[in-house]
Amino acid sequence: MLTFVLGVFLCTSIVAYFVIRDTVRETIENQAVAFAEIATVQATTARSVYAKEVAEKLRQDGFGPSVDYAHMKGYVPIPAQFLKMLGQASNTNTSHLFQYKPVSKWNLDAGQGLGDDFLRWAWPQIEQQDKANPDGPIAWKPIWRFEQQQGQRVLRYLSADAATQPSCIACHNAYESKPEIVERRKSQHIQAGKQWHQYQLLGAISITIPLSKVETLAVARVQRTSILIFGILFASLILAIWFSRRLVKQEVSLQEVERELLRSEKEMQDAKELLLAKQDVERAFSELSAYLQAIDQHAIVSVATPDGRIIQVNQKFCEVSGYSEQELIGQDHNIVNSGTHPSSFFSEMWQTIARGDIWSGEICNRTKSGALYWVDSSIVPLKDQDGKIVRYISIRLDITGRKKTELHMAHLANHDALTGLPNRYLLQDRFKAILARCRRSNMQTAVIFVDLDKFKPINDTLGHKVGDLLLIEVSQRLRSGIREVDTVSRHGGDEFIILLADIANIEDAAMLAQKLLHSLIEPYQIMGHELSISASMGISIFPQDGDDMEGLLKHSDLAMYYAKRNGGNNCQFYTPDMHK
Ligand SMILES: Nc1nc2c(ncn2[C@@H]2O[C@H](COP(=O)(O)OP(=O)(O)OP(=O)(O)O)[C@@H](O)[C@H]2O)c(=O)[nH]1
Repeated sequence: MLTFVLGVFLCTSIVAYFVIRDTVRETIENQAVAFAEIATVQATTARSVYAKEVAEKLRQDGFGPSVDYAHMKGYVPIPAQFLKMLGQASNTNTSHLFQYKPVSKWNLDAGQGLGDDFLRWAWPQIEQQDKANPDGPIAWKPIWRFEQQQGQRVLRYLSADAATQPSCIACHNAYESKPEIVERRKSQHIQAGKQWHQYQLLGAISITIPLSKVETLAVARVQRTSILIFGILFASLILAIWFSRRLVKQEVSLQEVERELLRSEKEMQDAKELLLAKQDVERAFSELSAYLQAIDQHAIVSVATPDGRIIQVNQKFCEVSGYSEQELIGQDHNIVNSGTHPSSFFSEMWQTIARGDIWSGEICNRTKSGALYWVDSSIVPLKDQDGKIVRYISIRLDITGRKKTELHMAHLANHDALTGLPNRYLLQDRFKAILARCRRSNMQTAVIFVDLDKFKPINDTLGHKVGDLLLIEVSQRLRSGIREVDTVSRHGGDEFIILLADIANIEDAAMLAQKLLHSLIEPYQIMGHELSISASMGISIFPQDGDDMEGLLKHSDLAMYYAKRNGGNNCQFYTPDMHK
């Protein structure tokens, strides 16, 4: 950049120098031309004054101008000679500042003819102007050029000298008519006998002004001035560059300060954000710690390997399960398996967590002492960066209390409040399950409708409470008289339904009914009373006596009615003719 600026400055300086130098030269040339014009006017004016004030005065006094004035007392040079003398004197007196002399192509003096190239070149151009107006004044234009003379530059200037004064014309014409002049001209092959008219070209004044000295002085001055100016400009430029560099440096340092400020501001902003983030993290960590503490206090937490081996348990796990931490670590969760859930339950759970999903559900576990407890579990698979499961985190809430309540509520909904036997709703479910199984396996099912005989009098005589206790006792005897897979439910009042699943033949049902009749008829000790009661039973068999619950109940009821009509304490199988 600096080199470029200096280069431009140098080129501009050189061009400026030559422009100034040429301008000065041109000015000098113009001045020289103007001076030549002035010198011409001065010379011709001096000649006119001389002709009028000197030559004419002497003529009036009886003397006058004469070419031979040197040998004639009282005579002076003619105006043309005066002009020539004036030129010669000027040349000497002005130390060759300029030279001028009258010239013409008719002049017989060798020094005043067309003696060099310039005069021979310029004279025809002056002569050409002479033809512009043969009878009147002519606006003469000088002819000039610059040329080299002996190694010096000079202005050559030629200005027309027209015939203005009649006395001059008369004198010149008379001079030309002289025989010796005619003779001289002929000998020199110059036109003789020329006669001049007013306004016509009489001769010319040649002026030579040397320029070299002035030009040398001017160029030297220009050089000095240029050097001074260029020095000042160069110094200014260097100063400007120095200042601009300093400014640039200052600007750069300002920019650096600005950048530094921005950086500091950003760092402060970052630090602020970091602080806020740290505060957020601390707050989140604090909240998380609180959550973890809360979870740890209230939840049963364990961590297991992908193959289900326990590697970490919390205190709550130990408290609820009854196992110590040492007993649990290294085991799998089968250690608390209660056997309540089918194997499909755990298969589904393992499938879910093995594919990376969270499994949630309620599990019934067993403590070390054998008690059941319910937990609401969520098992979260923990994955590494590659998505591979590395841990299972189990969080369980002990819901045994709620579960017991739910089970109790469910029990109440499905059991008779007085006897605890399944009620109609549960019987309905059992019916559906057993009938479906029997249909699949072509097995038979027996439905025994039981109605106590003469229960109302007990109620009426001993009170409702005794009646209730008797109903409870009857329920227990019926319950204890059947298999685990069979169902006895209270149908209402003193009526019971017994559902015998999968009987091999109807005799089995008959035998069981007889056994129950004998059981029921045994005396009861209730509130200090020994009571006796019997029952009437009707039996219907699936599938021959009915295809569904309604049909089977209806037909067993009808058969029971027949048993009751038969005196009670007996059992009747349903037969279609009972409808008659
Ligand atoms: N204590 C008590 N009595 C009930 C209950 N539910 C119904 N009963 C009574 O049981 C009796 C049943 O009536 P029935 O079966 O007609 O009377 P029964 O004397 O057994 O008549 P038979 O069956 O023809 O022998 C009614 O008196 C009901 O009030 C109950 O929950 N508790």
